[in-house]
Amino acid sequence: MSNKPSNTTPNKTQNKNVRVAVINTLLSIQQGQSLSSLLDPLLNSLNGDDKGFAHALLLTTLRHWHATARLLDSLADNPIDELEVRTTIQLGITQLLYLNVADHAAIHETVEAVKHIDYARASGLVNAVLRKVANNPNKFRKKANRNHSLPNWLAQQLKADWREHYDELTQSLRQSAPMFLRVNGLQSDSESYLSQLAEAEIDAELVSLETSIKTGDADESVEIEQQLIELIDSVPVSRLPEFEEGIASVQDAHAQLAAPIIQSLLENKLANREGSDSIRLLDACAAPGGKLAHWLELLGVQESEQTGLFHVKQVDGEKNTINNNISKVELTAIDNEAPRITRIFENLERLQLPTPIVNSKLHLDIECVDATSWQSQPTDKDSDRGFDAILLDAPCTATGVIRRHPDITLLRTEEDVQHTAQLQEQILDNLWPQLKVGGYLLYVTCSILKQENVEQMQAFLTRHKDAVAVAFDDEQTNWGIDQAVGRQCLPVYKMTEALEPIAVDQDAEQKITVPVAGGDGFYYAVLRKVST
Ligand SMILES: C[S@@+](CC[C@H](N)C(=O)[O-])C[C@H]1O[C@@H](n2cnc3c(N)ncnc32)[C@H](O)[C@@H]1O
Repeated sequence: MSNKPSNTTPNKTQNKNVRVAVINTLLSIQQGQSLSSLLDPLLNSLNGDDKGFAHALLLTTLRHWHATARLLDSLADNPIDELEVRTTIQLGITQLLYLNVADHAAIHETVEAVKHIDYARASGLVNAVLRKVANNPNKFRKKANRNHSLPNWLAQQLKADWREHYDELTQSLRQSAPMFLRVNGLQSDSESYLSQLAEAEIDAELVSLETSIKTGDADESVEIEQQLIELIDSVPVSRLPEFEEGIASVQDAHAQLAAPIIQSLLENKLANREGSDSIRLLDACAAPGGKLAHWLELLGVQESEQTGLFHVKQVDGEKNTINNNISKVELTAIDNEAPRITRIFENLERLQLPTPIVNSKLHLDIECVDATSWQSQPTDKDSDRGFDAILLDAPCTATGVIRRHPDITLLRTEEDVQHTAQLQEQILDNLWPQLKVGGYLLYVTCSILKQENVEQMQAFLTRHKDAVAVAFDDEQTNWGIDQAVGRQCLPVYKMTEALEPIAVDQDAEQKITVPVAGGDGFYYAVLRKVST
């Protein structure tokens, strides 16, 4: 592609400080701070007109960071070591190659910015490199696009793990991700909300993710369908109808599979059992509560709790409660980061879901504890210690969400993968004995590295003879790639920017080789505990 994408049109009155502020943010990221901790302070420091440009400038620079760094190394006569200077030039190259900024403005304002950060002596160098790029943007864009924009260790690992999908995967990781919505089933449904979006002139479409899971009981299968909404273009949540009233949540497509999978397995287990004991559920690693909120929506828990806790959709579509089978639900959500737990409360409140309450039907408990050592204490004297179902959305390298958090490519190291895999192993080994025989553990990560996913599960099954992997039916599943254990979604689909090799076009079907919904790189595996 020869033209720059037109995804941002900066205002003429742009404040010079925008670039300086973005450079300072990029420097903080290189010192180890995360984009999510820096973005709001950055945007809050700018006036309205500058916010959009700063956001696009920062995110786009991060997305192409490693590619522009390599381009810079090939352009400079002598190695440029100073972080401040390199960062400024990469910011300038990004404007010239990937943003709709006039060349003269990109060069002039970036040279001014380097003076503002007290590197005036480098202004000649910044000017010279940027002019070289501006003189032949097509050539340099082609060069920068040819390869991935990842650190080499990560690219090598992805090649080892996903050789046949490597090119499309690494190119996709330089793109922005689509925006998906989950409609709160206690307030509305996807089709009705789609109409509300149309009224608000927001283009969107329905997406249906389907799967079938063999439960392990004879030939029994559980069918799961999650309907969600994909926006054609992302919009600020303030534009979404009734967002503040909790009618919908922004949640990645593949993240929306967790709650339906665990809830469907649970409903199946309850439908097949006798007696009316309490059931005990655990959301381990729950903050900021996206999947917990979804689970509560599916559980049908409302403040009034007049409607009962469990609904099972029958074949004719009517709802039938199986309340009689349950005297009480104890749902425990844990996480070890207090500030993130605060966000669970905020999220549940917006969705009008119960924050911790104890009443006759539900005990919802949210605790700040370490899942590697925590031991649950049942609140109900009658229940034994075990959980009926555990959702473990494990801490991971988050390599599957690089499109949304491109700073990951600057922050993550090879050693982090080892440490994270060890942490996952510790959490798994601590929680597993707390699952009842016959109970399910759903293991989820937003990583695309096999060490944290299928290999983690294979090692777990070797250590725990009372664990069996419950299979997804490949034929009945329209997301992810079948693995020896579990399924892996890869974040490939819909090229939205000017990267050459795999833009979605008439040939897209031939080019894309994995099942896609455009969602992030999630991994899912279901384990069932059996008696040994
Ligand atoms: C992938 S995030 C969970 C996202 C959440 N389930 C959701 O849907 O919003 C992983 C979480 O694990 C938590 N975590 C990391 N180490 C932990 C530990 N040792 N014990 C408990 N939680 C931990 C992190 O604080 C983080 O909130």
